[in-house]
Amino acid sequence: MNVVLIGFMGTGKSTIGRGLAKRLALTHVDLDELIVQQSGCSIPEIFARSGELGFRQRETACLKAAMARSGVLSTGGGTAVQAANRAVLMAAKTPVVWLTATPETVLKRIGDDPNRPLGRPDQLATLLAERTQAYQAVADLIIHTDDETPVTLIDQIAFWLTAQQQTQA
Ligand SMILES: Nc1ncnc2c1ncn2[C@@H]1O[C@H](COP(=O)(O)OP(=O)(O)OP(=O)(O)O)[C@@H](O)[C@H]1O
Ligand SMILES: O=C(O)C1=C[C@@H](O)[C@@H](O)[C@H](O)C1
Ligand SMILES: [Mg+2]
Repeated sequence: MNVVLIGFMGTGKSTIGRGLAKRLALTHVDLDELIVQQSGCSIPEIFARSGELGFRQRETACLKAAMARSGVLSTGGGTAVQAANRAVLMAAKTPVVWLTATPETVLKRIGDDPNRPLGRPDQLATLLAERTQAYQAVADLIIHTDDETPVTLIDQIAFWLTAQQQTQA
């Protein structure tokens, strides 16, 4: 992968990843979509049939497959929380961008979405606080999304990636 987006549910990883890939003329891979494709069933169905553990096993397998490809990878909200997945990300030496948002923003954006089994409104703030350190541990760039439009966020990340490439050239 050329760049990986991590962060909590509703921070915009899928939205920004899709737009960033278009901007950079790269392929976009959405890890949640890849898991659904490979499993042949929806995320809530995977959680119902195989539990969170079953979902996490599929997520790690798909992450490894995705990291072997080029493009922009939008991870799921829990991907970087798993130590095994953080090891995969660090080994790849791909730039990792952490998208952040407050629990209030997340709630406004995702509401009570049945497609996010861990996105219960009354649990969002606690879950976000528990996960923050894990995201931070692998982040090369932190982008606060609360008051920015997707287009502005794509501009910021594209600018940073170009500067990174120039430093390395
Ligand atoms: N910067 C933004 N400003 C306003 N709305 C946004 C912004 N980014 C994303 N959204 C909206 O928030 C919702 C969730 O975005 P998205 O699905 O991209 O989040 P995500 O990080 O991929 O979540 P998940 O971890 O559950 O996959 C969408 O309706 C999207 O249009
Ligand atoms: O935050 C999480 O743990 C999740 C977020 C979604 O992207 C999906 O990966 C799934 O619903 C789990
Ligand atoms: Mg997403």
